[in-house]
Amino acid sequence: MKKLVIHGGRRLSGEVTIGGAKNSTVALIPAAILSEDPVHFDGMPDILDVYNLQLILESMNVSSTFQDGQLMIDPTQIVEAELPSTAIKSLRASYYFMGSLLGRFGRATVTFPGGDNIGPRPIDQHIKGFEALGATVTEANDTIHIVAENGLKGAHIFLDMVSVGATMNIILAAVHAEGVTVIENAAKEPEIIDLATFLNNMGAKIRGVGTDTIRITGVEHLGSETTHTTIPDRIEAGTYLSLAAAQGDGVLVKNVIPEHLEAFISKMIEMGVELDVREDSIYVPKSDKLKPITIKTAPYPSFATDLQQPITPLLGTIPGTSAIHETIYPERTRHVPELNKLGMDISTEEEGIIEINPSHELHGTEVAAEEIRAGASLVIAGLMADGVTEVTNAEHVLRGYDRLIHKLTMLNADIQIEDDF
Ligand SMILES: CC(=O)N[C@H]1[C@@H](OP(=O)(O)OP(=O)(O)OC[C@H]2O[C@@H](n3ccc(=O)[nH]c3=O)[C@H](O)[C@@H]2O)O[C@H](CO)[C@@H](O)[C@@H]1O
Ligand SMILES: C=C(OP(=O)(O)O)C(=O)O
Repeated sequence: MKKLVIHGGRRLSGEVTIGGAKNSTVALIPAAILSEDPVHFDGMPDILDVYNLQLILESMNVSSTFQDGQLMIDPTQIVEAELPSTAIKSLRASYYFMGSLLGRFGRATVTFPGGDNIGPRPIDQHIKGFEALGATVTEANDTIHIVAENGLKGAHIFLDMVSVGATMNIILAAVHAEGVTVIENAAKEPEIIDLATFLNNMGAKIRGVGTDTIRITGVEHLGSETTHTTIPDRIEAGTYLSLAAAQGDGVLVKNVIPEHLEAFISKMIEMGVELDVREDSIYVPKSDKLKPITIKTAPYPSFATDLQQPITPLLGTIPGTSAIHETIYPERTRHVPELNKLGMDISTEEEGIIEINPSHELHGTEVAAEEIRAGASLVIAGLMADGVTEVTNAEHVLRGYDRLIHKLTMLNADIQIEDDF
């Protein structure tokens, strides 16, 4: 295991460039096995999730190389194989191999995915989608078997709740299904548009992404020699915007699509951060005299659940009580006791309601990153705190934050990574 060691209290300034979106990347890599040609990606983030997905590809005889954001995947020699359960368990999004293997071979056997503990994360809507397409799904020994004996047939699927994963998984399975599949109440996240753009450029017929009705007309072949550039990570961007407002003396966050962050940006402006939103970057000046706000997380385009923890240390600098209503994962509060150890004053008396009171002084201590965004909030609080903060379980953070140490160091932070025995 690794830990992050932060000597906090330094003011941050300069520029940071956002990497490719983790939540696109982790769908694009499984999607690559649907191609009949080698696939090239650009702007891929250097995160642990990518390396674990490469291990899963390798087990299927799919070779890949990854350097400087360029990822090449060659699925031309793919074979059906048992997938490595340690890698599958290391991230949530390994469940996209259910959809892509089903699309490619008409069957898939995948261990239940792992990933961060942020409360219950059922996949009933994914399964409902596969079944609607004509597959039989059975579960045994922590493994899901999905078989479409008579091939996949287009279907009309109404999702009971808006799910990013189910929307993407159904798209992956349906691109080769016979006929038309319609997904109603689909998720509208930008990462879904990114996945559909990649697949459409290979010959898929996916229409309506970004709205709540997606229509997929099955095609027989997918493949292309063009390079797909991943969209910037809006959650990483929001994390640096929060950090800059809390501890910065002027930070320019580059490679951002501001339209993907509208709910987040409007909340920052509402609290009084004088953001300068440019075409593909956002400047955050030194911020003071901020006002408390209330936030409600909900599916895109509303405020993202993945940004509620990163914004929390900033809310603690404001005189007055701010509140977050976490509607997607009401139990996603594992950062709260750890932030309180650093001196924050946060309460969660009612499930799903997080109240942040002003914290007077933060002091470094040892805290544990229980999940990726909890870890991000601890890194931000550690950079604000006096003294030394050690964030253990750093893998949770590194699985989704591109070149974290380098980027923070360039902003004048004092942060190292060490082995934690
Ligand atoms: C790899 C990836 O993209 N991860 C993101 C994705 O996760 P993920 O795709 O797993 O999250 P979903 O959008 O599916 O989940 C949304 C809500 O629906 C519920 N649900 C979902 C599927 C299902 O079959 N049954 C069910 O009840 C979930 O418990 C949750 O309450 O969206 C989440 C919500 O924006 C983000 O926090 C994650 O960062
Ligand atoms: C919960 C998250 O990711 P995952 O779905 O990969 O666990 C996240 O990115 O905040």
